[in-house]
Amino acid sequence: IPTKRVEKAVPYNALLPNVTIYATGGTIAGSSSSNTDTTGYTAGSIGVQVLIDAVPEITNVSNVAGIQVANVGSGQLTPSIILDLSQKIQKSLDSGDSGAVVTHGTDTIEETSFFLDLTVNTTKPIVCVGAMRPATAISADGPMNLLQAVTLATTPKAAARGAMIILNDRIGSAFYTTKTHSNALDTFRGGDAGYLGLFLGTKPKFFFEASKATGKPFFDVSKTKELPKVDIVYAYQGLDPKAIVDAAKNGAKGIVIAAMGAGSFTKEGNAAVEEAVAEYGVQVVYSSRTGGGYVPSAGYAGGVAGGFYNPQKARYLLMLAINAGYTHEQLVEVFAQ
Ligand SMILES: NC(=O)C[C@H](N)C(=O)O
Repeated sequence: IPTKRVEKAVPYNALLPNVTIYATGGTIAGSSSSNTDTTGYTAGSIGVQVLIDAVPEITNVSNVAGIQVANVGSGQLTPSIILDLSQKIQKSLDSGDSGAVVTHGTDTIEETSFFLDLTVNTTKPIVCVGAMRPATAISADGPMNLLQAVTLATTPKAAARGAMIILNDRIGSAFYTTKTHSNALDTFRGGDAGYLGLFLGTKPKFFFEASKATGKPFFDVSKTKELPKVDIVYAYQGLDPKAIVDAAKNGAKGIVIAAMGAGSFTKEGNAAVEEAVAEYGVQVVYSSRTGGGYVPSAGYAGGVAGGFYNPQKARYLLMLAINAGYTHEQLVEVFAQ
């Protein structure tokens, strides 16, 4: 993974705060030969310096430096890239940056931002930003989103709110925000938790004073080199329960079930979970495929109830908790928040 800081976008202005933009690709860096193409474009094809140069207004609010962490559709990102990103952001914030911006594909931005939220020890703003239309499209949303993201990363009132996701003028907490629509600009929502605030042009307006998500844990990954494997098994009528034991056999230390409703699962599935727990010592979290709500209990008594965490967030939480050596009882507690 390249770590070189690219050229600063502007001559350094000592009166302005410093922000590093970590670019990973996505639609915000996507391009197409047609300016009406918003579906068949190539994600992750424009470099970070081009993204910065396209929004000269950024230079009025911050000295920005860009780091190209990756340049891919966000489905191609992996836990090891995100672990490395977390460690890099920790270093740049510790060495004086006012905030950090991550440009990212929207498909998995909620996973990355959740991971950063749980692993970067800071009160400074970490702002993850994407776009739903590629940079080459008419009415591309990326440039304004990027300007708002950099602005947010330099805003004192944005401190101590955890990592955030900004898109479509909305400011969401990384902890609760999820992608809810495959195509539309208003795809990011915080479910029952709502938004933290919104942008009026380039002015952020927060609905509440800074606060921390209830029960949000912190994990020190400064010395972590590799994260344990955690898989997700999606529940459906007639599921072959072999998928669960196979995941454990293939080295998963944890499994998240994207269960039905408030955590219900098939009888055969629960029996397979029992077998995987007994034979392989995996930790199994029952989350829900519904996209909202709370899972209060696990289908098998030796499992863990997933609480408010959707499957993709539960996966990173389980990965980090296993990495930190959590006992089964500690897992039950952290998911119950
Ligand atoms: N809107 C987007 O960014 C979607 C894109 N496929 C990605 O996640 O990389």
